[in-house]
Amino acid sequence: MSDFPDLRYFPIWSCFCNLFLKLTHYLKINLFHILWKRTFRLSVDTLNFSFVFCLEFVIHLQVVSFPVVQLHMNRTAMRASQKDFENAVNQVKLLKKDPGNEVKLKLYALYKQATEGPCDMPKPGVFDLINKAKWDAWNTLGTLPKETARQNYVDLVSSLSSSLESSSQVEPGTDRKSTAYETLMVTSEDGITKITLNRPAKKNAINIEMYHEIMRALKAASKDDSSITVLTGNGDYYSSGNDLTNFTDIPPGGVEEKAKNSAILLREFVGCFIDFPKPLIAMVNGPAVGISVTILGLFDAVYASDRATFHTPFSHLGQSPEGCSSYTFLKIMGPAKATEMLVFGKKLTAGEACAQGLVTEVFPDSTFQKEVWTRLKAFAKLPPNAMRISKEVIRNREKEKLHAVNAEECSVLQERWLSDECMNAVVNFLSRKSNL
Ligand SMILES: CCCCCCCCCC/C=C/CC(=O)SCCNC(=O)CCNC(=O)[C@H](O)C(C)(C)COP(=O)(O)OP(=O)(O)OC[C@H]1O[C@@H](n2cnc3c(N)ncnc32)[C@H](O)[C@@H]1OP(=O)(O)O
Repeated sequence: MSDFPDLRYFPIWSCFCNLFLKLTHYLKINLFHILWKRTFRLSVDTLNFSFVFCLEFVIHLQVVSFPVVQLHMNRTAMRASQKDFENAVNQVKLLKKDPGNEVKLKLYALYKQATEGPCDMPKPGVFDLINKAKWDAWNTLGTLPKETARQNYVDLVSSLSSSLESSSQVEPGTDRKSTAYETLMVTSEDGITKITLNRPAKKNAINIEMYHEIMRALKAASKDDSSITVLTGNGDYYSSGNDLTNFTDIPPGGVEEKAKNSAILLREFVGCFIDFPKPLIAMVNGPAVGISVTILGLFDAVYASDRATFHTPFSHLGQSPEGCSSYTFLKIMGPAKATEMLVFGKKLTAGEACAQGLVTEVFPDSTFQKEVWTRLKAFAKLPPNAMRISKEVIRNREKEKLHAVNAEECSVLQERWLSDECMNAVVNFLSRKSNL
């Protein structure tokens, strides 16, 4: 909505009013002279008047109008800063790289200060780690004015965007393939694209960045010239499943917004496995937990080391099955065995998983790599179009059903993530009270 009167035109109006007043004043006091004096005298008066008027006009412009122009400019700047703030809030949602918990807490605090003012929430309990950290961050801003918080937020996001952009830039001449992923190693040779989960220090837990990178790698693999794609883990674990610190990264919109966005992300993530067009093979090199197990039901073959275990502790975590496992596991192993895994959280050995049809074949850990790669290289020599079409025939019959199951599982989980059962389980893990 535009302001009325518009301050931008104030100096002009003001000068014209001034001119009008001066003119009438001049006419009034000089009426007698205008009527009776000679033309020469009149001209001098007119010159005098013109000079005085111009001087006053300039003084008026400088003294009276300048502060008004300044005022208007300040107001415009403040309006721009509100717009910048909204842009910055949107920019944060689009950040591809995780800026780290410290920065996220800072962003949270500045957002709250900018939108709600000083922290007036009751202090959360000591065990409510996540909310306490957020409360502390907000509270330390004290009585910082909203406008300053808004400006600090905008500055922080802009420094963040430029540092993250520059760190993700690839040096000219370097091999893009090796630098394009932060959480994965992706190689392609002999007709096989290998995607390796690469956070061994965190047991290959899948953080938000890794979800995105796996989707990106799968999309690239579906279009590259390889005939088959392999997923495996670096280090002693295949994957410990969802990175539980994903729960600590709460955006300014709160935990509900986080749960909603996570459900969208999870649906898209699982959707990539449902739709993957080439043979997709898992090389389960070690223990697998949570979502890294459930999506195995969407692979075309699963080879496991005898060190591998398969664990879906959803009830322990206050969660429910995903990855279409509520459908695929029942089909693969029947309801009794699927319930044991998905509801009671029974951990299977590689041998048990193979007996129940989730795993194609188990190998001694000492010969696992060699034996599996021999098989994979032989598969990669088969006619790629025939393999693709055969997969399509098998998968197409199920695709619609799988997408519907995926959507339902995600919407149930969206609610579960907000439950006390889930929150307590996550806090317990993060405060290291329990390992599964
Ligand atoms: C508000 C809604 C937000 C939702 C966002 C989610 C979006 C998508 C969700 C999809 C749903 C998926 C469901 C699941 O995957 S459930 C399974 C989750 N995983 C777990 O519960 C495993 C937890 N980890 C463990 O129990 C143990 O770490 C372990 C795997 C049994 C290994 O134990 P071990 O003693 O050998 O090793 P450490 O515990 O010392 O681990 C070494 C370091 O790795 C870190 N780690 C391991 N696993 C995870 C994990 N899942 N998340 C985060 N971090 C993990 C561990 O903390 C150690 O790190 P440190 O050295 O820095 O302490």
